[in-house]
Amino acid sequence: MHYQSTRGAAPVLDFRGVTLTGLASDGGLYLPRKWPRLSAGNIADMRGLSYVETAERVIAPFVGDCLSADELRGLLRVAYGGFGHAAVTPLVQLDHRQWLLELFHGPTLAFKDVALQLLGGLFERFLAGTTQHLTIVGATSGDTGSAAIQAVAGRAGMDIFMLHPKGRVSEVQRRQMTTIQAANVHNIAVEGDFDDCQRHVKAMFNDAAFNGRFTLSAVNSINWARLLAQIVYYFHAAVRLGAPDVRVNFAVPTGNFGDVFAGYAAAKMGLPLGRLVVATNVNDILARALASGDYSSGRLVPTATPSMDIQVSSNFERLLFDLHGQDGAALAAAMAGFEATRRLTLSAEQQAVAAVHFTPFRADADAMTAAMQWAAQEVGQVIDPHTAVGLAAARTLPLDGPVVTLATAHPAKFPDAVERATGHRPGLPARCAGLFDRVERYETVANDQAALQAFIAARAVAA
Ligand SMILES: Cc1ncc(COP(=O)(O)O)c(C=O)c1O
Ligand SMILES: N[C@@H](CCOP(=O)(O)O)C(=O)O
Repeated sequence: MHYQSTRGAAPVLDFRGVTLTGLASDGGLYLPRKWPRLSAGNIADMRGLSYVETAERVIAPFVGDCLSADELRGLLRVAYGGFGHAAVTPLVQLDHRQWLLELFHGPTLAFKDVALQLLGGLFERFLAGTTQHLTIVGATSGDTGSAAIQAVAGRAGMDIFMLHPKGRVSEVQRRQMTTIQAANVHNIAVEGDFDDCQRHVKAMFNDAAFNGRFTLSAVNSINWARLLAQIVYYFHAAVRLGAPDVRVNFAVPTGNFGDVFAGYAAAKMGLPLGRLVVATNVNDILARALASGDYSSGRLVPTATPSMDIQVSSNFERLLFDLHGQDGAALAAAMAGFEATRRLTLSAEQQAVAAVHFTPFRADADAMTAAMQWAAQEVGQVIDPHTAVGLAAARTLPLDGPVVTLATAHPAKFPDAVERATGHRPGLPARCAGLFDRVERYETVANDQAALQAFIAARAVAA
């Protein structure tokens, strides 16, 4: 299996290479050169499989000869063995046509654990027997940071530098990052917003001198392995609801377009799906792009769904690659235009191609609150505000067939917003006990590329 950059000019890599690399050297994102396909028979054969067994079948075609079947199975068992629910990602029925797919049973209570628990193991496996030392740089609006830190804390051969926007993550999210005392964890509170953090991280990858001094690696969804792990739960949930004979719709709370791109990847692998609903909050660049072709980023508005307060969505480039006929040079020119003007227009033809799979939806604060209230009052489910953005779409849009809303975070990660909407203050599960008693450790750094790079360079291990 080989991976190519969306901008066409970076070296082609195998699975090991693509896992250890962040952004491609031409500024693009890696994608499989050829998508593996599963037949309807292969998908029907997944009925009754456990999560780990499903993951083996979905992931194996992507790893080539970089891992043996036994190694992959071992990594998957370790990654999901610590989840707080035996089903790993249980489906909860809400009414005759709606389900929640609970993705928050991992150690940090968000869907990011599903991918990052595996990625931590992959890093360790691919570094074993080498002298390489990874300098992982990441940007987070709260959930990626906590899940990534949890996944790599204390592992040999790697340091993690995680940038979060100061004062813009929930207290639970911040403490999940800053109370980890492992020496290889470096938390940086940036005096800016998430888009600033993400821009700085991408600039570090694009700075050849800086990148050359360290072995930079990524835990954000620019890393292909992140998305690969997320494809699994689309298969697992759809099969439980009747796929390949039934077309299941998925409503996906969206920010960086990673989670919903994993659903699109499942469709490219042959999973018959209904609609993939791209549900955004009022920071709605993605909903606008898909509804009217207007991919232009405006001013970021802080909301009760801070993890989705994003204006420049990394993984949209992976879809744009297909919308540009997989022409890397054409996409590189389009992205250069976007980076200069913060504006890109999709043609009518490109919009039509995207519309084959995606339905856009924008939920404002009232719609999000109404969804949380409906879930609490009508079906006795307390949900987090991000999940509520997805559920608002699931309840509003005319969708044929079963609808699964991805429950991307545990409500206890955002207790204030949940309490405001429902009057109920969710408590943390027992496995998170003590979070509020531990000492926090982080440094505040200016919203400045040079200052951030100097901070990291002073602490990172040279290549
Ligand atoms: C709780 C939660 N829901 C939804 C999202 C959006 O997911 P994505 O960025 O993959 O679109 C995020 C952040 O990524 C998140 O943390
Ligand atoms: N919402 C995210 C933002 C980063 O997204 P990623 O999926 O690219 O890592 C977060 O929680 O940090």
